Amino acid sequence: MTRPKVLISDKMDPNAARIFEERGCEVDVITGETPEQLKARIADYDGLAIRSSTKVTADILAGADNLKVIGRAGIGVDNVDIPAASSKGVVVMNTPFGNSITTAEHAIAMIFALARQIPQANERTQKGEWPKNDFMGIEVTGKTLGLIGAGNIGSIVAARAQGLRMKVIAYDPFLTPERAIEIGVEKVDLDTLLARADFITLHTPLTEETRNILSAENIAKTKKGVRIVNCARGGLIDEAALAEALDSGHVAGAALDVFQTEPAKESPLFGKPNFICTPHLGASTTEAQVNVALQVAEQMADYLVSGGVSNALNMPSLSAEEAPKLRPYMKLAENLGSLVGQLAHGNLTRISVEREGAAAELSGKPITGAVLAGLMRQYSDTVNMVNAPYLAKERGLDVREIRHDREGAYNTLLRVTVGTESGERSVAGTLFGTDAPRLVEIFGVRIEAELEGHMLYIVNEDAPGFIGRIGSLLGEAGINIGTFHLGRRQAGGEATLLLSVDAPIPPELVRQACALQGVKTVMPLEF
Ligand SMILES: NC(=O)C1=CN([C@@H]2O[C@H](COP(=O)(O)OP(=O)(O)OC[C@H]3O[C@@H](n4cnc5c(N)ncnc54)[C@H](O)[C@@H]3O)[C@@H](O)[C@H]2O)C=CC1
Ligand SMILES: O=C(O)CCC(=O)C(=O)O
Repeated sequence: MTRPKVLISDKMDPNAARIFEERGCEVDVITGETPEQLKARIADYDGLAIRSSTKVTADILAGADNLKVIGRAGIGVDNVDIPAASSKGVVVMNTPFGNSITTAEHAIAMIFALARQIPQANERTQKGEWPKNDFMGIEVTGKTLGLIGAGNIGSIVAARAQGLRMKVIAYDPFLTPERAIEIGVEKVDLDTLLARADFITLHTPLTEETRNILSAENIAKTKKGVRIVNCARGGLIDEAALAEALDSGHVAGAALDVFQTEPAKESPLFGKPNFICTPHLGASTTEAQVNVALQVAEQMADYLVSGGVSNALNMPSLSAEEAPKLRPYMKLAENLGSLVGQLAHGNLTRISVEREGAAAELSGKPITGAVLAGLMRQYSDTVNMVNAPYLAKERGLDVREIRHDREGAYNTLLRVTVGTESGERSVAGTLFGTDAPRLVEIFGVRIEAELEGHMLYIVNEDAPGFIGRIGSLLGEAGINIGTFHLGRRQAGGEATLLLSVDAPIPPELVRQACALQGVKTVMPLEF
């Protein structure tokens, strides 16, 4: 088996490369390349491990024909074009917890640095000025800290700030009242936070809702003398408006670890006496970098080697333990999707994927993803279980997942039903033993078959002589029949025939089969 190839394209703790190698991947560490260089190289790799410097754009992804996974050793994935990765079928993962404590500690360090103007005092003291009378600080004890965003990092900041005897209030529309009580913060609306906080610290991702959340208008609503910290993402604050508010003295101090444009080589904030900053160092501790490097390499290797998915942003999680159990179902699901896709005529408007028996115990999302991949493979060669749900959504396909508790005739069963303008059509399959996928029903007719290679589906009048006629037709064309499966609802009605053959059936032969006496449908199939 060829080893998956991984490229580490940003500076990362060496533990990442070690883990990739131990887990059977080939790994190259090539950092500091231009986008053009990365684009020229990326086609060789199955995995790309990054921090924040590498920008994974749609342009780079266009050439990433073997890429299966992008792993971000860190939290924010705003340097990855996730929609482009999804439509290319590339899983994007991050490491949501490995650097949270470190980043929360950086925010706390910024709060202290602002309260006591430590960087400014340090600079002047080292110049030999001994400016003892110029730096009157404030205590943080008893002050109100306003958290904008109370997720992983925000809640750690809250805990540390409570230890410092600060009163913590939080604005986060997704924070439940129960969670607010659990982390000991008062949940407030944004205007209340702006009006009450002595310190404001930001801990949200950058989204359309959070962009410029500290706009000129909102900065004007803050308490006079507020101090502002941003260790989350540049773009959350209007930097020009903040510079004005620092000049006017409305904002007493600001500390930024992140900037709207990075690397920030210039800024309206630079040089202001009440402004301090760090160059996106929030996650830069030995501990955090070891954590995220180990975690990203473990997660990516899991996916590349055994199909386990954790912390993916564009597909559901799947544990490395569950992945091998799911594998035969994925094959079955993909084949059933492909079968209905090839057989159902007309415009598909809806699809349901039902799981029964042992299949009902497994995660539904990957199975549905595999059905959709099989279904849509006719329209696109690059479709897989990652991008199939997105493509289905783009096409307006209504996708349902149904899990049955009932005991059926089979220990385990998947049923795929598609809706077209001419009605519903359904196929079903099971596993023989633990891992042999088998079709068991096709459009209401019981028929057992392995879906593999070149096949021919025929519906004909159930009358004597037909099998001989089709056998002769194929034999005369030099096409060998591998397997032969028959099913019917009742004698004398319609019979369904599913043949596997050793070569593709040419269109002319399909036409000749259609012309045989009693034939209603002939469809060549490929699996
Ligand atoms: N400076 C650095 O080096 C680092 C920065 N970060 C950044 O810190 C930020 C927070 O990270 P985590 O706490 O791990 O994320 P998280 O996802 O655990 O928490 C984010 C919180 O923001 C809240 N939120 C979302 N939209 C909001 C809105 N419109 N208004 C208020 N709250 C909103 C969410 O409900 C969530 O609770 C991310 O942007 C991440 O990229 C993370 C690590 C290092
Ligand atoms: O990798 C880094 O240094 C940046 C970390 C970061 O911003 C994140 O994890 O969101």
